[in-house]
Amino acid sequence: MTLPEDFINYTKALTGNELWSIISRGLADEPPVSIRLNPFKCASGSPAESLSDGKVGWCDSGYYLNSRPNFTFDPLLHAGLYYVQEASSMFLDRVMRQYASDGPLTMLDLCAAPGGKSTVARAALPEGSLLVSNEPMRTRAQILAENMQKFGHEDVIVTNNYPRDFGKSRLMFDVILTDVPCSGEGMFRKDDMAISEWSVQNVEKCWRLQREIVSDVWQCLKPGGLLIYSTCTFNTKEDEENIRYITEELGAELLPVDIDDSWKITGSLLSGFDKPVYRFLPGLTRGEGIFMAVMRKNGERDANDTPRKDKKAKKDKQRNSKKETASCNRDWIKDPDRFDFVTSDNITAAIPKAWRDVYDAAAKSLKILSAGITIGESKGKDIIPAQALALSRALNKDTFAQAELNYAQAMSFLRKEAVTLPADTPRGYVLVEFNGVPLGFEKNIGNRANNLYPAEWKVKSSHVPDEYNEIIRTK
Ligand SMILES: C[S@@+](CC[C@H](N)C(=O)[O-])C[C@H]1O[C@@H](n2cnc3c(N)ncnc32)[C@H](O)[C@@H]1O
Repeated sequence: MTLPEDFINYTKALTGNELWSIISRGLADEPPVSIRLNPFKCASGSPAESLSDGKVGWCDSGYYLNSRPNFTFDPLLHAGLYYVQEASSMFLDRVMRQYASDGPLTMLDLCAAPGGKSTVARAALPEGSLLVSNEPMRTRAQILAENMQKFGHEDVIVTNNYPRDFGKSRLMFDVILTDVPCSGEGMFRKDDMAISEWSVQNVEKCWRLQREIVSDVWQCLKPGGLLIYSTCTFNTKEDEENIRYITEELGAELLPVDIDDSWKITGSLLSGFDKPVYRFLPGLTRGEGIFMAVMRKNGERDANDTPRKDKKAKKDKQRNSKKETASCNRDWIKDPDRFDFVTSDNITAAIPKAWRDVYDAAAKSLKILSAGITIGESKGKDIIPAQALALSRALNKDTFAQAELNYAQAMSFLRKEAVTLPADTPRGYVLVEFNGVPLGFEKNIGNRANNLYPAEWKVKSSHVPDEYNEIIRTK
């Protein structure tokens, strides 16, 4: 790996020779491999023994692996039982369990694709909380929606907007995460593009854009609310100097996070700025290079700032009278009374009643890609169950016929090939599973079955291993 000369000089000047030699050695090493289990689908799971290489210190559901298996060939990855994520990014879990554990809360993850930190956040948020997961770039937003559907938690809205759109939406959040686009120095060993695109001019461009992003969304953070700012870069312009701008110009206080010395997380590199900020350096910390800081916005939290039951009950009544719930099998999900069933363009979604007001406000001014649980699409009298339903933790499995697939069949299903079901499988929609875990739906029409796996999600690899290589154990 050849690092840009300007980057070396700049970083060496910041860190000093000793730390720089650790970082440069770290950047030349193989990156550690890690995964995070989905607590809603795999609470008592663990990595396969042959791969296991210890736990990530700052995240209970994070594990290191001793090598990089071919994740694409594991049906359980596609079913959302775990997420492949570099370990440093899992520090968000630590931050949220310390500062965002009292709920319910509303949270916005503003720059969220492909969804790694959104899935950390969704796992850490108190039950009943809502996560709005946003990405402005259209194609990346689709990938985000896919990953959030695989994660399978119903209290999520995925949007495709720029930060200024949130400013106009008048939505307010208790927690905002800005994992801003950056010059990517911390990803050099994983991503050659980050090296080729790095330049002093790009660092300048990045810190300005990052300030603009935070400023645009600042009005959406409630007084007393939490801003979590992160980058995957080392330089102080995009890190400490932006934090100084946010605290001094926008009005926020930096908060310390409890850390363990053995994790070797370092602090501020900016002289004269001795504040609690957290930097993960390759070669020192076991993960990629990231920077994170946690701030509380000035002002008091409004103690009455919870949804008012009386107002909500009245609205529920009005909505029910509109017969919104018409065309859908409510019993496809568990506890259907918790949800409003909303149909738009023939697609029905179950929206948790608890945050229906936020959904309505968001629908007026934002581009929503998915919200709650997408239940299915009506075609004539038929309702085709959605992939998101198959992967939702709220799926009521017992309302569908089920068929267990072997490994070869499961991979064929994920490649959107025809998979023949056992002769005694009932006709109609069938939930197909691997190791008892839902993968999606087929429509069994007797002599054959139509594979309903989304074409955009299909596994493209032409080669598939003959044997299943277990990456995680589910129990
Ligand atoms: C560091 S990545 C986010 C990674 C993500 N949080 C995760 O953990 O998977 C930054 C994201 O910001 C998005 N982005 C680019 N320009 C943006 C802008 N003007 N406002 C907000 N986000 C932007 C990028 O497309 C990218 O997906």
